[in-house]
Formats: sequence, C-alpha cells, structure tokens
Amino acid sequence: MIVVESISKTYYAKNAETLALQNISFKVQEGEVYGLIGLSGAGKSTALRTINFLEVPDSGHIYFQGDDLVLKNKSEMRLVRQKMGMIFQHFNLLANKTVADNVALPLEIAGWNKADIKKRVIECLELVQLSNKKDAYPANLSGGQKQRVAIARAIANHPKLLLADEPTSALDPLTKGEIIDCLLDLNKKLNLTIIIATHEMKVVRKICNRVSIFKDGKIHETLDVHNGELNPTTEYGQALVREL
Ligand SMILES: Nc1ncnc2c1ncn2[C@@H]1O[C@H](COP(=O)(O)OP(=O)(O)OP(=O)(O)O)[C@@H](O)[C@H]1O
Repeated sequence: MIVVESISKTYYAKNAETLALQNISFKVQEGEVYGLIGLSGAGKSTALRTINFLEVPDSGHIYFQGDDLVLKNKSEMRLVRQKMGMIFQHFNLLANKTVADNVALPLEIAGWNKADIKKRVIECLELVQLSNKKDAYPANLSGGQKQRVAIARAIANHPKLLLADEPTSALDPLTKGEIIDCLLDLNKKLNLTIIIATHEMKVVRKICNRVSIFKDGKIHETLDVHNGELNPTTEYGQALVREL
C-alpha cells in the first residue's frame, strides 16, 4: 500500500541545518498497523509527515497504491490526501465547532452534499462510540473523547490509510488504552491501514504488526511484533525495547 523509498529531509532554520531523515526506506502492507518508534528527535514525525507531503522530502519517492506521489501536482495531491486520514498528539479540533461539525469538515471540503454528510457523521461517531456527544463542543470533552472525535474526522472520507502522530502521548494510561482499542477496532472493521509514530513501546506492543526503530534520522532496525513480543537483534534496539 505504501512504499517509502530512500527519503531524505533537511530542515533549514536561521543558523542551523538539521538532517532529519537520511535515506529512509520501508514498506507497509494493506491492513497492517506499522509503528515508527524512537527517542525524541529521531525523525519519526518527519517520516510520517512526508507520507502525505505535509513535509516535502528533498529526495526519494513515496508510492501510495502504486502511484509515485513525487510526480503529483498540488491539486492531484489534494485528492490523494483525501485517501489518507491523519490524527495528532493534541487532537487539532476546531474549538468553535461542535463535535458533529468537526467531523463534517473534511466532507464539506470534499464537496459532499448535506444529507450524505449528516448520515456519514452519525456513522463515524457511532464507530468511535461518541454519538451522544455530537452537539458538544471540544472544550467540554475529555482528552480521550477529543482524540476519538479526531479519529472520527480522520476516517470520515473513507480513507484507506490513517497516519497517527503520537496519538496517545497527551493521554493518561487508561485513556491511552481506550484510544489503542478504538484504533485496533477500526483496523479490523474497516481494514484500515495505520502508520503510527510513537515513543511508547507499550503502544507498539499492543497495536503494531511491525515496527521500524528510528535513530538519528535513520532506520536502525525493522522488527515483527508477535503477540506483543519484539526481538531486536541490535544492541540499540534491545536497549530501546527495555527502556521505553
Ligand atoms: N519544522 C522544523 N524545523 C526545523 N527543524 C525541525 C522541524 N521539525 C523537526 N525538526 C528537527 O528534525 C529532527 C527530527 O524531528 P522529528 O519531529 O521528526 O522527530 P521525532 O522523532 O518525531 O521527535 P518527537 O518524538 O520529539 O516528536 C529533530 O532534530 C527536530 O528538532
């Protein structure tokens, strides 16, 4: 479904250059939950954000369902993005819109008619078990509920792929579990492919089929996850699995 091939990315700030990604490659199969793990600054978020071109890579290719995204122009890329949902650590909900209106937003942008939007918003809120909060405002929701609204919004337009950037990092341990269960449920019910950037090994153990360990902008090691078990072969991988 996704092939990331030899991606590099440098950030240029006033007096500094940061080589955030150096020749990164990995493949994600349809229906898979794929983790990107590593310490802060290792390049996980940048790698995730190059997949939908929120960050444009300096070199390399991203293939999505066989299409080379590097070759797409802006309007073609807008259509591709509609097939990729994204969720963030801090939810990114619009405070002045109700839960239902937040979920409706991507459908309005995609030009859906009002009746279809109303029906789809109800379906999505049912999928994340939040139908009873459709008229609430984000300020009146818990962190877990906010993230579930963000998930409902991200899946509204029937994306094939969900990009999740540290989706549990701002949540307490119990609520982290609630969000992981919600994502696993959607992965199974909708065959939704999920790529998740996280620094929490618990998240990887509970949800991922495979994981790439990032270190200093490179992929250090890629592992299968079987029943929550990971067996890194490198010393760094072993230390990370022990410590995180
Ligand atoms: N917009 C930016 N401008 C300049 N440097 C950036 C920018 N975004 C990220 N960086 C730098 O690029 C490197 C990789 O950052 P990235 O956010 O991808 O890492 P990460 O593994 O996701 O870390 P974290 O878990 O802290 O989010 C870091 O050194 C970071 O400081």
